[in-house]
Amino acid sequence: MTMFADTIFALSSGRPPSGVAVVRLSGPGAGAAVRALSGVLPTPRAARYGALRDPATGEVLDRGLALFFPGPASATGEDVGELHLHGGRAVVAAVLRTLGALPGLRPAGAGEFTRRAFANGKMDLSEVEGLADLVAAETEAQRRQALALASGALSRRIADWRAGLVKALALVEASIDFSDEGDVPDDLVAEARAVIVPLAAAVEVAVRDAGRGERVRDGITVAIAGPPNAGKSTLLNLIAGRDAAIVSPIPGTTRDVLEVHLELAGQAVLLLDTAGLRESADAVEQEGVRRALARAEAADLVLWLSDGAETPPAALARAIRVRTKADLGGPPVPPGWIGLSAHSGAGIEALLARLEAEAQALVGGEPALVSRARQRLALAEASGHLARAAGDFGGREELRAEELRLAARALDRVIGRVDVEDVLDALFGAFCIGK
Ligand SMILES: Nc1nc2c(ncn2[C@@H]2O[C@H](COP(=O)(O)OP(=O)(O)OP(=O)(O)O)[C@@H](O)[C@H]2O)c(=O)[nH]1
Ligand SMILES: [K+]
Ligand SMILES: [Mg+2]
Repeated sequence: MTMFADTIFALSSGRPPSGVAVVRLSGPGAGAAVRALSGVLPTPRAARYGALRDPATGEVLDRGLALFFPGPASATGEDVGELHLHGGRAVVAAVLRTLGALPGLRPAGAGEFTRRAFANGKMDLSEVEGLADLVAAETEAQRRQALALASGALSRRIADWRAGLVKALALVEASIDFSDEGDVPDDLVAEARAVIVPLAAAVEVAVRDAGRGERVRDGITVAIAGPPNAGKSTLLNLIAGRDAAIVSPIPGTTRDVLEVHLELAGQAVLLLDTAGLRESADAVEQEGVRRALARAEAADLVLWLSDGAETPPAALARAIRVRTKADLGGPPVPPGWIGLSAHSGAGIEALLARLEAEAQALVGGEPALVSRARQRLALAEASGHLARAAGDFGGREELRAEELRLAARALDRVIGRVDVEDVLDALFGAFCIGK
């Protein structure tokens, strides 16, 4: 348990004015501060309603709820206090000013409550990352995934894997000890490998599934591509429900890549409008075409639009093909293409249904264990050591033991037991004040 000498406080609810404002305190002086304002220390974990006063003047600042959570059974592990106020700007300002005047109290920095919870072993690094994602979650899929991470889904799995590793390591070390005595320790090694092989497979599955988790967290990228004047910008505006992109009958209207954030079937989506693909003598348009191709190739999904039957270049062969301007008649929609009129709206439901199905195939199902590059890289390292640890060392079992130790260290890094200092500052700095 890390003891911090100072007591921090902050407005933990949103920006005033709001219906209710919650001010949190954490540290050794939290109880005394709550008592100073509310007159008595509330019974632990029970809300007490009453006047909240400035102890210096006796003036009533507000009437509200006071709570006290004694450490270590609190959110941060320290003594924690909460004041639930009327969410007016002046009310909140008066209470914060009063708290700041008490000895040993100071305003909290960004993420400082969470940092104390982490320091006191209330949360591990992956749970802190889950909490950061939960606060930032905008879609249903992001909320589910972040809640699983914040609730320790990855931490528990790591603990299981680590237990298996420790068991395998004990077997390998025993085999090394026995071999010193001249015995052939084949069954011990076989027993260790029987633990290592399925463990290596399980970690590898989680690493492979990480792309799905990262897509849920960051959003799926969907690029609209096609020849000039196919109606790409018109479709982007239709899906976005606003005039985000310039539409005109002039081919080559769109030059830069335009990005629109939206939610599709509970998933975060970044929809890209791109320049029409064609040979051009205009240097600016050439650059637009280059960017269009690059972004479309890197996208998770591509919508290929054409008002004729132009087919996508080989690099975009996987695209969903859309025949636009169906209201103008023209030849029949080619097999496998979706017919669309952005003007009448015909075909848009089929197009969205197809997009949702493809998005679901990319990111759907139970929340992925891993949703950040940092977690994936540490896990991939563990996976590499485990794969090697499953191999044949020609009797040099100390090499197997070393791979197992390195795998354990990489697993520890996922949950922040080792080598965390560099990630901590960036992570806590991204939290809001009061969290
Ligand atoms: N009749 C009809 N016209 C359409 C439809 N969709 C787009 N258009 C028209 O087609 C022209 C080109 O539309 P844009 O959305 O600018 O096409 P674009 O693919 O973005 O074009 P560039 O950015 O120049 O590559 C505009 O005049 C649109 O009004 C449609 O469904 N039906
Ligand atoms: K155009
Ligand atoms: Mg356009």
